[in-house]
Amino acid sequence: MEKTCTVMLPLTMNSSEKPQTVCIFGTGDFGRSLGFKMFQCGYSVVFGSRNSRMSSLLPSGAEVFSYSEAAQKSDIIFIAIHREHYEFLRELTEDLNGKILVDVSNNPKINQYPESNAEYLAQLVPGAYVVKAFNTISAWALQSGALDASRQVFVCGNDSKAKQRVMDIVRALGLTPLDQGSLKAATEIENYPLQLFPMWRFPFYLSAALCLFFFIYCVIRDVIYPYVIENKDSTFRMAVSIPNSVFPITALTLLALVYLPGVIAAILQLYQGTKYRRFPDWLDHWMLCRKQLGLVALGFAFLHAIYTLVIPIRYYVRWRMRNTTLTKVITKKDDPFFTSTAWHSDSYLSVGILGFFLFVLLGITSLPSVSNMMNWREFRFIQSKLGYLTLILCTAHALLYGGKRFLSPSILRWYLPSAYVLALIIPCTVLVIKFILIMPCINNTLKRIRRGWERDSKSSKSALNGKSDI
Ligand SMILES: Cc1cc2nc3c(=O)[nH]c(=O)nc-3n(C[C@H](O)[C@H](O)[C@H](O)COP(=O)(O)OP(=O)(O)OC[C@H]3O[C@@H](n4cnc5c(N)ncnc54)[C@H](O)[C@@H]3O)c2cc1C
Ligand SMILES: NC(=O)C1=CN([C@@H]2O[C@H](COP(=O)(O)OP(=O)(O)OC[C@H]3O[C@@H](n4cnc5c(N)ncnc54)[C@H](OP(=O)(O)O)[C@@H]3O)[C@@H](O)[C@H]2O)C=CC1
Ligand code: HEM
Ligand SMILES: [Fe+3]
Repeated sequence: MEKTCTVMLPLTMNSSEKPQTVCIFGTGDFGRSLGFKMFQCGYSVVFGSRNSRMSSLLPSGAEVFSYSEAAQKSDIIFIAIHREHYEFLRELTEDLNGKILVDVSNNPKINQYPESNAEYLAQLVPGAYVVKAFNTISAWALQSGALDASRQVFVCGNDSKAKQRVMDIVRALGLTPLDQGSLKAATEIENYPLQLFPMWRFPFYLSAALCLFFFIYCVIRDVIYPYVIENKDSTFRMAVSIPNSVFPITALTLLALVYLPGVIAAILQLYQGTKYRRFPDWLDHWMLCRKQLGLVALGFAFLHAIYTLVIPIRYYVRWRMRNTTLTKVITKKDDPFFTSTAWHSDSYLSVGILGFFLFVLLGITSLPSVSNMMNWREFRFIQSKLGYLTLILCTAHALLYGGKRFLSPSILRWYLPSAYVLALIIPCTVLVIKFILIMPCINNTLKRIRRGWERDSKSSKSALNGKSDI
């Protein structure tokens, strides 16, 4: 990263106070960016380098020394060097004794070494206080003000005073420190920037599996069946018709799966009679992925809306309309208007559009900039109450679309019902269970459990008995 020398005035330097001196080992990308930022925030910066000449790439007020000289200038040293080159620090153990060493390093791969880089540094320089920090902030974000990047800096270390000093610096740079505990947490902190969308993995694989299953199901029903039975080539359906079944079905199933863990959790709490027993791991994990599941579902709903827009301009649809009209003209048959059919068509479309609108609203409120403007109750109202309304509308849309044909045996092909019939199983199950759960007698027990009441514990009863009559 090229950075020409810019003369910057420290922002927080108080003329009466001597600026605190910090030392940075390494004049690479990260060392330079950190140096610029610290200098700007009022620190006096010295660099340790293999080449102790001043360079125009460094902040103009900084000084450059050899590693051992630089170490003596400050009691806090940022090690902006890759782990593979740490070995030379062993020779500096005397200079580094009693100093705070901040390990900012990352590795190219997860769990690349048996111990974390910070623990390795602590082994190399046993007399120093090692603190892990800054590894999740990129050199670029440090320099560009981190407005569009994360401001969180995870910090861990065994010495609480050393950790506190580093956290103060983090704050002074306009970033947010998050104390993660002892140096044992360093492995997790180092793995963090290497993870590829961890919360999105489950929703991604699940939606891919659902799409594949329903695609094959629809191909069997809509392409292979007509070919075998009538020798009709319907392969063109794989371009628009089938995706326009698969995508909304996936969207509806994923939406139902966002609300299913909540009802499972409620059933577990009712069954166990307490909220203090841990949920199984799979349920915890599922609950944590709900936002991502919901947003993937929204993506599929968008695809459905776009595919629906092109229905009238499809060649097959225009051909069918022309053909029907011609047949009516030739056979001189009238085409009566059925109000019930118009109602059916308009109602399922209208319910779909309203469902889509609320779906988008859920998506908008999950943007941090929007959710930060809401209090907890407003957020829960939209995500939970309006979320269920979205599920009701989308389920009603698919049910109304099926209409009278819904469970008629004539739609079975090789005993297989239409795909949307299968797609309705999970949403309807969730809605029925939720309906049972909100019955006053069950809901009241659930509310008490969530306030801390336990069915089997006398102590908790007496604790709550102060104001209730359990
Ligand atoms: C497009 C879209 C975007 C989404 N964005 C987000 C998002 O940004 N953030 C997000 O979190 N979710 C998001 N979701 C997921 C979903 O809307 C929320 O998780 C929603 O709150 C789930 O509602 P719920 O009623 O099922 O669950 P909750 O209200 O969370 O309740 C679930 C279960 O948690 C337990 N519980 C609830 N309250 C308590 C309590 N006080 N004490 C003990 N246990 C309790 C109960 O067992 C309950 O049954 C999104 C969904 C969609 C479709
Ligand atoms: N770049 C980034 O965005 C981020 C980097 N980090 C971490 O910061 C550390 C530095 O990264 P970065 O600045 O990008 O890397 P660079 O390769 O740009 O810089 C590393 C610096 O280490 C010094 N060094 C000391 N000994 C050696 C040696 N034997 N061989 C080579 N270099 C040596 C060099 O400084 P000199 O020539 O002055 O001796 C060199 O400039 C790494 O641990 C990295 O994981 C963490 C978060 C983000
Ligand atoms: C802009 C809003 C929407 C419109 C205009 C719309 C329109 C339609 C239309 C025209 C069909 C029939 C498709 C066909 O004939 O093949 C359909 C089917 C369907 N829609 Fe929607 N829809 C909307 C939103 C949604 C949403 C938000 C969901 C659920 C998440 C959804 C779920 C379904 C399902 C499951 C089917 C049945 C698919 C099949 O098996 O063919 N729709 N919709
Ligand atoms: Fe996950």
